[in-house]
Amino acid sequence: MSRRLIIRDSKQQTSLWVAEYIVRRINDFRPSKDRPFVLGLPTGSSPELIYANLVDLYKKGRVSFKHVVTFNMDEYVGIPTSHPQSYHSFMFKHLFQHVDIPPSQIHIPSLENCDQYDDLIAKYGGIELFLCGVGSDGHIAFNEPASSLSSRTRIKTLTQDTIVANARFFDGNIDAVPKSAVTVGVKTVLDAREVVLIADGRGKAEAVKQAVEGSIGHTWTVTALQMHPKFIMAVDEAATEELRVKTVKYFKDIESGPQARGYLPSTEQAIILLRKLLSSELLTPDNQHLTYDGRKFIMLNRRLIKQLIELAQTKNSGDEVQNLLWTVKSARLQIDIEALGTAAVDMKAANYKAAYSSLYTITSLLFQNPDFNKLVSDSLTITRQALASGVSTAAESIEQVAEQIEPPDTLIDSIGDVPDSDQPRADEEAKQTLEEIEVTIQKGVKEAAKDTKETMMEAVTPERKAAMKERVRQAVTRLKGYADYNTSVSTITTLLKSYLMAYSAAVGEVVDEVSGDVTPNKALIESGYLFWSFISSFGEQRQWDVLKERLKELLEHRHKDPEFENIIELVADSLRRLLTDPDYLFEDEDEVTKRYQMLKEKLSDNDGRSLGHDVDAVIKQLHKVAISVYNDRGVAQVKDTTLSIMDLVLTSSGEHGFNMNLLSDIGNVLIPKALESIQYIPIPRLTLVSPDIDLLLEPIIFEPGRTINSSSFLPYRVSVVTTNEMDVFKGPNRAKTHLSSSARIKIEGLTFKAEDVGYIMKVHRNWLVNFTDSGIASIRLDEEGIDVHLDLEFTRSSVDELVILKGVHVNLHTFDFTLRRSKFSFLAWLFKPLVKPMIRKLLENSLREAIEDGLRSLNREMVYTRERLRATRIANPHDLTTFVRAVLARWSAPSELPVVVGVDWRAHRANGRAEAPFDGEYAPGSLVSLFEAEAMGAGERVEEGAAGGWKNACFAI
Ligand SMILES: N[C@@H]1[C@@H](O)[C@H](O)[C@@H](COP(=O)(O)O)O[C@@H]1O
Repeated sequence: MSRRLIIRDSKQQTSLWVAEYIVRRINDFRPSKDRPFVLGLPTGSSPELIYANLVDLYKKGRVSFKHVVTFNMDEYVGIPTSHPQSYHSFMFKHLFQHVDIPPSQIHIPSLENCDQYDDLIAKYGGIELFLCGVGSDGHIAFNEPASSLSSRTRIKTLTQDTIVANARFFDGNIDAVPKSAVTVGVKTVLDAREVVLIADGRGKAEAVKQAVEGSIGHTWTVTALQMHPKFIMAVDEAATEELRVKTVKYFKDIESGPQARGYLPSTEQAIILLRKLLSSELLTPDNQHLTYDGRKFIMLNRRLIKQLIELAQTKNSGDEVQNLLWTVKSARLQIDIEALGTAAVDMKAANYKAAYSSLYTITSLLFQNPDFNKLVSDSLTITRQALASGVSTAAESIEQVAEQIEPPDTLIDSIGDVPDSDQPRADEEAKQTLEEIEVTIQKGVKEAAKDTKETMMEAVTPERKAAMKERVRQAVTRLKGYADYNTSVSTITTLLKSYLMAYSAAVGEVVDEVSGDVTPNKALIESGYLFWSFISSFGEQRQWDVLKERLKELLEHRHKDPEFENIIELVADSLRRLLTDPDYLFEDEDEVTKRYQMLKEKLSDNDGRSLGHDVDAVIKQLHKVAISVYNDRGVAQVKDTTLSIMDLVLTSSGEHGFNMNLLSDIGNVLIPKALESIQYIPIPRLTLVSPDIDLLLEPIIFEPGRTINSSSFLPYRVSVVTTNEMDVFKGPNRAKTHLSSSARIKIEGLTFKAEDVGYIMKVHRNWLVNFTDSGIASIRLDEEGIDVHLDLEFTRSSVDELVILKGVHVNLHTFDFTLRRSKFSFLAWLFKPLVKPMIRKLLENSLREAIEDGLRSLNREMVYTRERLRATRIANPHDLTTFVRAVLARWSAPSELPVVVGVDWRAHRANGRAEAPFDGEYAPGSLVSLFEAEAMGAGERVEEGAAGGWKNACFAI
């Protein structure tokens, strides 16, 4: 479901957009003789340019009308079809005679077919897309003001306004304009599966305003389209002149990119945001209120931001990363359908959600769980080593892994340079190089095992083997506690298999060659492309070129080596078994060795190069690429600055392990400054419910009101008094002590105002007053604002509460509002004194409850963090990263991607009354109803995985 308002600068641009849209819809529909695309069409000056564009697109071969069936919306009565101003003539002149539509598929209403017109449409399965114009009085087709909204095709007498308007087509002769017409009804249009309405010019501005912001009614028949689930209005700038600035801005925002819930800023948007941050007061370079460390901190942060901007500009100017993430996401969804369903163990309920959540689990395991991290990297090293032909048993691999975890420098150094790819290599040379690599690997293994290949098995000391086994076992046992562990392992196996398959397709030139048989997953190949183009902008180009060569060599095996797929299966399978059954590598040693050995023998091909060699060459080269990336100037700068910041932050000037100067700067200067810079808090929908009065406000934008120091929301005074008490009781055997700390916080002068808030108010106090009102309000507090007094107690003994709220008191000094569009405006003198105390009480109560609720969730978060720290046994108050990680762990991805449409707090406390008193109701000017429609549309786009779907206007300033 979606409603869109497309705004373009000129009629030309709007018309082109609409024509392109229709062409896309026809082509996506893939019409056939038996399943034609049914198109509803208008006449008038508005669609002329659209038809010209359609003809143009047809001539360019972009669209065919062979399987399109058309139904026109209206026709004059009383002039012959051959009349130059008949809609017949119009349609042939502007469209039909230029395109390949068979005449039998064209329908135009007439006195003859009028009664059967709707049935005829139904016979074709209904109209797929109805293109509509609109009269300046808001009529659609000839459904003049006061037409029934449930009307169908019929004869209508034209209003004088329409006759006058249409006289321009009859040489200005009003008498020549027919007085009646056959027209489809409003319901006929509403029945179409999609409606696209076009309007241009100042003359249509009022009609557009009614269509978008007005309420549904028969006076402006166009408003009926608000009920349509799929309704697009395409207008030019001039036609928006009567719309509220807010509305125009809103629609422009959501249409400014292929909007969807991908939620990534484009590089351009990110840079703008970073620049804005740079120029914000918070980061003023010479803030004299700060300590020396504080200024240094600001300076370093400024430097970091500038470096990030530069990095984004040089490495990601084409949004490569965002596109990559997006395609990978689509790729995952496809894996779910195409591979996961068949490959995954125990995935009976395989669907989007399962795939998403298990991928989420993997990511969180990978990011948050050191065991898993280590395990995966160990197992990858193991399988990798098992593939290298210099090593033939899993046990040897383990031995090497033990070394690889802390690789001796000599091993890396001894690998030597891989020859430059530019020079054509003679076979002999190639062989020699490969032999060298083999020798090197062997040397490494030998060094590790300190013996020859034959004695290597013996060199794997039982202690080492046992230690390794224990480590893997422990990790797996711990991880098995995770509910999703098995699913995650299946997913990771499938992913790995698919990635390995597509891995070889990462090199641009060969994609086409292999895309047919490597994998059915297009998005995955696309990710390969994108990944390559992004990643290769880092580091040394030369290393990337060599890597490309190596990948090509590896790829050759696809064609020469029938075992290519088997080996990938084997790798993936080993990984899965390793992750689920740590004994696999040890107890099945013989079997594993046999399998690898067999494959190894099969793998050698004619020129003596084995797949194992090539896999290893790729991996070695990747390592070099990684080093060159790490040393990339841009990356190195960012890295250095980050390290300097960390150094500064963690300078232990005290025993706290944290820079205390900085801590006091943050508390005294930076946080207040940040708060001061908040000038608006927008809340799309706020519902306040009490026994006396229910209030719906939407959208409400709080801004600083009249304040004591006329600056921000900041209260003018905050006082905190803490008390520590110690009681000592003398017991029969020993003395007992009880410690308690508490705080009394007084916040005074919290103040705000809010202008132009749409509201619905339901007063149900008692038999005396009982009414509903809606309109637009402005709300103000005086400069004394709101006082909040809190009594808190801190405890260490309670299991589920760390902060106990002993008491809360909220006092709203003076509060005032003005109403517009209210039924009761004229009774303001009576109305205000009646309602004001009720609203005041409502606000005070709501605020108090919000504080109670806030504290409750704060407690929950703190307890959770504490437990998490305890459970992981990594709690260390001096270790900032651990703490941050534990806190971040709570920011789990919601199972449903949410679009926040409102803050409906308190609704459930409505004293046993209806759960949500404003369900399905919207205040005047509500953006929430638009958001909701938009959210559903965005959902569709996410499911479609449309290209560029990650873009989102919410990042635009
Ligand atoms: N019956 C037609 C309508 O279908 C059309 O939408 C309207 C606006 O025409 P124009 O696009 O020329 O402004 O005019 C006529 O009344």
